[in-house]
Amino acid sequence: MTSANHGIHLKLENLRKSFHSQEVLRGIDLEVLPGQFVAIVGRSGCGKSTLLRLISSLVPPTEGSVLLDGQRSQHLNSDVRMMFQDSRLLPWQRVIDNVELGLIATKHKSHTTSRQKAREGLVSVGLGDRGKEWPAVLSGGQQQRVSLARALVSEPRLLLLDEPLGALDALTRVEMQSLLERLWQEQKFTAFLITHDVEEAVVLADRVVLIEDGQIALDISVDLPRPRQRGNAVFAKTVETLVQRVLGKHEQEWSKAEVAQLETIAK
Ligand SMILES: Nc1ncnc2c1ncn2[C@@H]1O[C@H](COP(=O)(O)OP(=O)(O)OP(=O)(O)O)[C@@H](O)[C@H]1O
Repeated sequence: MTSANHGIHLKLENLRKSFHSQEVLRGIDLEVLPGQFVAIVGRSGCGKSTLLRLISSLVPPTEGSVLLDGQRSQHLNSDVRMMFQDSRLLPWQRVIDNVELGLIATKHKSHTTSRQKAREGLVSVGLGDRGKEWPAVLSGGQQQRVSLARALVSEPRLLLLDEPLGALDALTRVEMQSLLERLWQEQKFTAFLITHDVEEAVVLADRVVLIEDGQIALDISVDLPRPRQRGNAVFAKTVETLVQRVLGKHEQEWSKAEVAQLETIAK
């Protein structure tokens, strides 16, 4: 499952979303370059998943637009794949068949080709020998690996990740972060990750975007070399400072020195 395809260019313009009288997103402007890895963080209920659903066209915006390579997106796009906190594997289909489902509605029409692609996908997530098994006999982490293989088997240009590692234990989570980073580097898709875990955001992302009160409150670049070292002092300081920011220390409460420190740490 290697490919030289490039990531999608994603642009959000004045994106607004209300549910009845509740205004959840209040004018999001964001540009993500092809192949960039962006992480979205923010308090529970701030609208992160809603943003992801708008990008995937699962729900329409109240106002504004989602542009994929400059084209307004209004329907599910076959270059876009999603991964969720639960694996959403079909329990009555074997592991290999679940991966192959990711090729439905793609150019891989022949069963032989799509079977081979699915096999390669399983190998790429370290489960090359588990294809004939049922999803239920796999651990939670292994099921998420299958889910990742299914999402990537069609070589998407944009991968939307809605807390995909949120239910995993700490060690499995770290392993999955490495796997995700490796596959992103190999396949060069654009990655858009929603996470509650600020450390995960700093491990994986080129940029960390904080949503607060339905708007972008912070958008910082993380220019640390990869793979990121958790023991590194700059890494630890970046995480700590971001955690404090997410927890709601608003900018007006920050001293000029603290704001300057956050900006220099993260750039
Ligand atoms: N289909 C819907 N109908 C009505 N309200 C909705 C709908 N989807 C989301 N909301 C509301 O929008 C707000 C934001 O929800 P969303 O799931 O996007 O937040 P989130 O930041 O992803 O939260 P969490 O981190 O807890 O998953 C919530 O108040 C939620 O109740």
